[in-house]
Amino acid sequence: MTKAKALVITGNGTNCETEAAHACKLGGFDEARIAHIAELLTGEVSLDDYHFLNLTGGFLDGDDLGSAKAQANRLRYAAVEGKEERLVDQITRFIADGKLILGVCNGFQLLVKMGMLPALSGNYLKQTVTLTYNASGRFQDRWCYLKVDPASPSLYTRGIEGGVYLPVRHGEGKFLVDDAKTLEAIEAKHLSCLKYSDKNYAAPTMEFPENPNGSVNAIAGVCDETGRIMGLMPHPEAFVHRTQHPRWTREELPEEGEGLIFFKNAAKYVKENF
Ligand SMILES: NC(=O)CC[C@H](N)C(=O)O
Repeated sequence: MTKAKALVITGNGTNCETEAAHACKLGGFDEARIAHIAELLTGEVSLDDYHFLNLTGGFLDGDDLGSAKAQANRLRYAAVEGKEERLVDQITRFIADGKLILGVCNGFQLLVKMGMLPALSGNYLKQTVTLTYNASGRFQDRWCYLKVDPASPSLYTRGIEGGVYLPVRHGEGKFLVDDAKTLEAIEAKHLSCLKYSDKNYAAPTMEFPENPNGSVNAIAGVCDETGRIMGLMPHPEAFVHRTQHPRWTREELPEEGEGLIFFKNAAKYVKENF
């Protein structure tokens, strides 16, 4: 059987790479390599050797120019040393090869600013949505209830009943679209796979603090039409064990944290398809 291999990119200000790699291993990946972005740009590490790309949270370039904006330009335009290609060519090949990308928080901001999400009609290099300053004007660090759309093509949320409870920690998490048509298409195709909701996962909400940032239609996470590329503001890698839950000493909880399913689903998909 193929060895399921995950790659986690670090450098320029990411701060969740260790947790993301740990979550990949716990979820069933045989290997989870943390690579500095410079290793990709010098050609020492190639995306071609991996199945699952993790773009993690942090403060890329200190959020200068807007969160993840500078890194989005770097990934789109930088050449790979000694090769006749740019890094973005490796990324688009990675997608065409049927592989998986998960962007969490700063990684989600990076994917949307590169144009890789929601990638309507398979156009992975056209930005149509953004993530900007929270409506509160402040950094939000809290736990949120996230309703899952069971009709979404996202492979990461498969098997989740109702929703998941995960932490958010961001200053720029408000999801916005360029025009009404984009939002219509996202909703019609069920790409808005995660929405901030009440604690019973009954309905999406625009109420603060359940919706921590004022995202349009309460959108917390989106995927592309293949379901293999997903980005979300909450951190699934930060809840893989019950002791990470804010009330773990007072509530009866299962051993496994609710975020692990994202990584288990990714590993399962890789093992079944490669
Ligand atoms: N936790 C994160 O990845 C934060 C992302 C970004 N720096 C923000 O504050 O919005």
